[in-house]
Amino acid sequence: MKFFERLKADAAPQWAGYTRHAFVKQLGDGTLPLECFKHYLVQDYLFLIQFARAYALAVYKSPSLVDMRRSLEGVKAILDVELDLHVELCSQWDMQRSDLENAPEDTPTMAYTRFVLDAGMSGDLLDLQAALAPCILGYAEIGARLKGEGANRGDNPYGRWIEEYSGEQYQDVAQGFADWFDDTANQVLTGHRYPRVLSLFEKACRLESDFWQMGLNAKG
Ligand SMILES: Cc1ncc(CN)c(N)n1
Repeated sequence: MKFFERLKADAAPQWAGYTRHAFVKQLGDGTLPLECFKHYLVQDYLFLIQFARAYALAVYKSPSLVDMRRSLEGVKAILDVELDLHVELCSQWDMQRSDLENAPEDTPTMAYTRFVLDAGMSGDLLDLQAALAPCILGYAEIGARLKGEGANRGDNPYGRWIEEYSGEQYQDVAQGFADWFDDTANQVLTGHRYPRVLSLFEKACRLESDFWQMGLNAKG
């Protein structure tokens, strides 16, 4: 069993709370109020900037050149691809890149991103990967599931978002991350360490749920 599958099974309630959140359901059926999506997307832009820093920290925490290159893939996927999706989606509401960059961070954005950065600062590469994993692997699972349910249909206002996360490029990056996470666990995981790694994974899932909830709470 892949290491990620083991964590997912042991953190089943937290994983379900994140990947089956009401925000995700409403994205899929197209009923999510636009103001909720907009607030989420602006915050997600700010979130991704901090996540790019977390992948850069993974470069620093990498014990080998191979790990450094794999960390760098994460930095590039955010800076060269994912942030551009947000700029593209926000441009339809006349929001420019600078508007996104200058928006104030909401509390759940700060809580989640600083948690991940701290997990990496105070731990090793495996700790950092455990805190990063729900982000990249959860969205891959959500995107694929929503597409499988036909939620990317033309009349869904959130179809473009679903296309992005179910698309080959994102799915490949996620698969690469899962393989890398597995390799690190095979190299350094001990039975003694597992509870701490699981706890980091569970906390990141809870912070993902709070992030969706922040979007829902934006409804006036
Ligand atoms: C909060 C959050 N979690 C995950 C992802 C997918 N990289 C994201 N864009 N935003």
